[in-house]
Amino acid sequence: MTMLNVEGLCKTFVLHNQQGARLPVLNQVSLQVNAGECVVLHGHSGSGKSTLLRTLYGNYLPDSGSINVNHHGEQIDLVTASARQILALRRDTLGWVSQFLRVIPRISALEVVMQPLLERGEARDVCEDKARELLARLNVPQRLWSLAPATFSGGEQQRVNIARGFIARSPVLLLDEPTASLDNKNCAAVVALIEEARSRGAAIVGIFHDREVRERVANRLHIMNPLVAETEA
Ligand SMILES: Nc1ncnc2c1ncn2[C@@H]1O[C@H](COP(=O)(O)OP(=O)(O)OP(=O)(O)O)[C@@H](O)[C@H]1O
Repeated sequence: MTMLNVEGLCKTFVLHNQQGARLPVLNQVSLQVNAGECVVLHGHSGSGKSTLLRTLYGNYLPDSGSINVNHHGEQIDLVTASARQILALRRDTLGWVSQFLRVIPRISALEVVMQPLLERGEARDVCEDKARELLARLNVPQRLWSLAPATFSGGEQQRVNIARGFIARSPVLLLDEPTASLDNKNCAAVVALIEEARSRGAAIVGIFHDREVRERVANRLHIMNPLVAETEA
């Protein structure tokens, strides 16, 4: 079953504060991801991997093209969707793990992790149990769970972020380098979460710079177009 169907996506950044310089980044990107499949975006630095991933989450509006997401069996085009539809998509269908945790003062790690599941209306004790299980699997020390992650180390914050991204078991998962800068043990824990998500039928798109991780999780690579960025006034 196709969960994500991207067709003819184009995106040019226009730098208004730099004489309107134009930076074409995505040129006619098409991509299909089925349930249970992990597609890894592959290309040199600056080839537009993060831009594509952010566009697939609706953070950037493309200049043209469509991004159809299977949302409860209905196709919704993220490019033309209303704000309300985008929020519903993100709540129920589209999960996202960014590289960095957005830290909110005074909100504990446990709360941060539980949030996506609470938003779906799950009972609080169920959410809390799942959050505890994930934090333990990701080796976040228990003494930190009730503290706000602002003072956590980079790796600890990253693992809180990963737990938050996986707790809702989203049907479509977008992963922006979730294993970057993790040690071997934690990297293996994240790879195991990705493999489990794939087996339960999640459609995954990710960026993984580590070759070993990439080879382990990828069903196939999506090679970014070697688009030579032209800057013109
Ligand atoms: N918000 C933005 N505004 C303007 N230009 C941007 C923006 N985001 C990215 N770019 C430009 O788009 C190009 C692609 O960047 P992107 O971060 O998508 O590449 P990448 O393939 O993810 O690179 P890396 O592997 O180094 O993380 C770069 O030339 C970058 O300067």
